[in-house]
Amino acid sequence: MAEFSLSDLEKIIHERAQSGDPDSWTAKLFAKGMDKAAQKLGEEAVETVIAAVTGDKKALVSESADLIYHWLVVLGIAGVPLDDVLRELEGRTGRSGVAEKASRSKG
Ligand SMILES: N=c1c2ncn([C@@H]3O[C@H](COP(=O)(O)OP(=O)(O)OP(=O)(O)O)[C@@H](O)[C@H]3O)c2ncn1[C@@H]1O[C@H](COP(=O)(O)O)[C@@H](O)[C@H]1O
Repeated sequence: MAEFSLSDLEKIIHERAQSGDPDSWTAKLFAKGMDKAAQKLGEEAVETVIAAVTGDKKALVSESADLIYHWLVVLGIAGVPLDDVLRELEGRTGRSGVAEKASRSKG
């Protein structure tokens, strides 16, 4: 299991957004605003779909990483914390008792 989490990436994105570094893609996207960031998210989603349907696993991993990064940028620009999405997902697992079963199996 990777040590790196979506929460780690969210923190990096927030730091880089405020850095003012002209070489930072994150800072550039935040400066351009939601329309550009959402457009990039859409492009990465399409590229992920293409990788999936063509059976290109290497591209699927790479495009998924691009997709998740741009999704977190869009959440950041919108002012929506990642935790809000995780709570939404957690609430959905609660409907079927899956979350309880998963936490019991962890020990
Ligand atoms: N995970 C990512 C990440 N994934 C993708 N990208 C960038 O997303 C951009 C989009 O790629 P494209 O090829 O679609 O875009 P492009 O053709 O360069 O741009 P356009 O001409 O379409 O506008 C590229 O410049 C990638 O480098 C990312 N940029 C940053 N991160 C993370 O954010 C951190 C901070 O990055 P900076 O803000 O650049 O310092 C990095 O250390 C990483 O952890």
